[in-house]
Amino acid sequence: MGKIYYIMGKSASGKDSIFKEVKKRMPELKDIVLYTTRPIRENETEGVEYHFVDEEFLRGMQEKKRVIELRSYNTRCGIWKYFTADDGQIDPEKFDYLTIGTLESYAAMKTYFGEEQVVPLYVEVEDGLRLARAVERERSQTDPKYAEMCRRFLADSEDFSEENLEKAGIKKRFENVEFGECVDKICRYIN
Ligand SMILES: Nc1ncnc2c1ncn2[C@@H]1O[C@H](COP(=O)(O)OP(=O)(O)OP(=O)(O)O)[C@@H](O)[C@H]1O
Repeated sequence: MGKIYYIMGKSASGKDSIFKEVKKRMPELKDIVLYTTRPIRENETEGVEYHFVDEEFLRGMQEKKRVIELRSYNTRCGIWKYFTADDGQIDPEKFDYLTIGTLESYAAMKTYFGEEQVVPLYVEVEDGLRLARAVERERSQTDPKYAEMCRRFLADSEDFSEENLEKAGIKKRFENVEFGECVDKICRYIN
């Protein structure tokens, strides 16, 4: 039986970097490509970053009860939805998967696939260090969005409160101070 390894953590805790490095070391782990109703960006490819779909497609999937979890974001460009769908790409009986999500989507995945099939990989970084990394990352952008960065930093302390972590059943934590060490620990845990 396979597992769905589910990376979670606050903003700038290193989820994306860890995801890429673990995938490099364990290429047998499959991706779960999410769906989004946001328009495709120039440097993106359909089916790689996301499946880019419209509201009608989403409604169809909802009618067929294929939507496992959905998040809506009220952006300046309208409401964008991101969702995981049971479209046949996920077969945890046969394969192992690695993906990134939120505490809410993790809970929904557990409800859908069963608690024993979804394994949480919670990544943690001390707040001061994490904020410094977030600022550094933002500063390297051509158009840094510091206000948005601060909003996410504050929202995260509520979203990932100790109470919510406990409710979600997160016990094990992977500290991401030294990157290679953290990835080593995660790979050993998966194996
Ligand atoms: N162990 C580490 N040491 C130093 N820098 C790190 C480490 N891990 C990640 N970083 C850096 O911290 C920044 C945040 O990492 P990353 O983008 O992977 O986080 P994330 O959790 O995916 O963030 P978000 O949820 O905000 O997209 C990046 O610039 C990354 O290069």
